[in-house]
Amino acid sequence: MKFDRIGVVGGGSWGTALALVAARAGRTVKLYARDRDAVASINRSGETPRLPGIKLDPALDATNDLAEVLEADAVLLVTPAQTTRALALQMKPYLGAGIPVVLCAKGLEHGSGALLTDVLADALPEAAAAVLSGPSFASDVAKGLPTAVTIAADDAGLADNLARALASDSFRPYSSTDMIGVQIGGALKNVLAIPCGAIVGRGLGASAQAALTARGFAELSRLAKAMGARTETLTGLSGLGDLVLTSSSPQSRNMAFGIEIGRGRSVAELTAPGTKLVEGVHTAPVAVELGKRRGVELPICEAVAAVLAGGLSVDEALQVLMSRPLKREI
Ligand SMILES: NC(=O)C1=CN([C@@H]2O[C@H](COP(=O)(O)OP(=O)(O)OC[C@H]3O[C@@H](n4cnc5c(N)ncnc54)[C@H](O)[C@@H]3O)[C@@H](O)[C@H]2O)C=CC1
Ligand SMILES: O=C(CO)COP(=O)(O)O
Repeated sequence: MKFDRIGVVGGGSWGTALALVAARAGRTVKLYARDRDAVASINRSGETPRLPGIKLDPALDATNDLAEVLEADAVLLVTPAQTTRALALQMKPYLGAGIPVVLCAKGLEHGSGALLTDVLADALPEAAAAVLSGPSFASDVAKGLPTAVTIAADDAGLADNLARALASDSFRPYSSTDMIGVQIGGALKNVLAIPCGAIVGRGLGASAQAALTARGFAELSRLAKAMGARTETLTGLSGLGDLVLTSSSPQSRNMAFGIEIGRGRSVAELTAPGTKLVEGVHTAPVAVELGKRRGVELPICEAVAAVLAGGLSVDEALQVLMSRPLKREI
């Protein structure tokens, strides 16, 4: 199976970077962006405000016409997690049956608590679901810096073929059949990066940051395993790999958000319209709900959700975490 024509839905930083990835891999690519100015800027000057200072491949073809982009052998859906259902429904009239839709957002759906693959199965059951996730900043990828990610699908052959279709000298996808593990890793690492940032913003030291990363990984693993994920996925690129990247680099929007919270700025100010997308803010309450449903303890996610909801200050949240009963480290 060959995927010569790749449609990318979502003209933000990650969608544009992934369109470049597909073009570098030799595919014919069309990029759907909702924003007409973004389309004009990509086509005319090879620039986008979402990737400042990066010159895009002149061959990159952007359009506002969703139907045109969906005339493809495989589609990458790269809009914020909470828009997945709406986009899937919008795509429905134009997508051929059995065409793979690769979910590239990292999050869980509000209200239902669903994985994005379940959202897709519900809204667009005729598509073949796949997931792309892993440690990968859009600007690094757009610049052609070396990156490795995981592409998962229930069908191992589909995951292998998608990986081959997107691979290049600078982009190395590994294939997997663990769509649950890949999605929980991607969704929870965003939540866990927020308190790591808060520790930096508050000046609490590298030891605290490392402890929180490790205990965050324990939490991510507990929930993912309860949902059926495999251990090797969690210790791989889309789990530990992405958690380490996101919880240690201020380049991450989630960690940067946490740093500002730690410095005393308010959630309202940092999430006002026009501010950057911080997926962990949306995922935190959903993760807490999912943990309750599955009977899995998620104390760090709970602390993050409480701070975001205004129920705890950063210092109080830390106090809650530090005063939990002592326990064995498993
Ligand atoms: N930026 C990055 O380094 C990476 C981002 N991701 C994930 O990719 C997803 C998208 O993130 P970014 O591209 O960075 O965000 P972004 O904020 O740069 O872009 C989001 C894009 O989605 C578009 N959009 C939003 N709602 C839409 C709708 N209803 N219809 C059509 N387009 C719509 C916006 O116009 C915007 O162009 C997130 O879930 C993020 O976690 C994953 C890996 C890396
Ligand atoms: O998912 C990402 C890196 O793998 C991007 O992280 P941020 O959304 O925190 O910038």
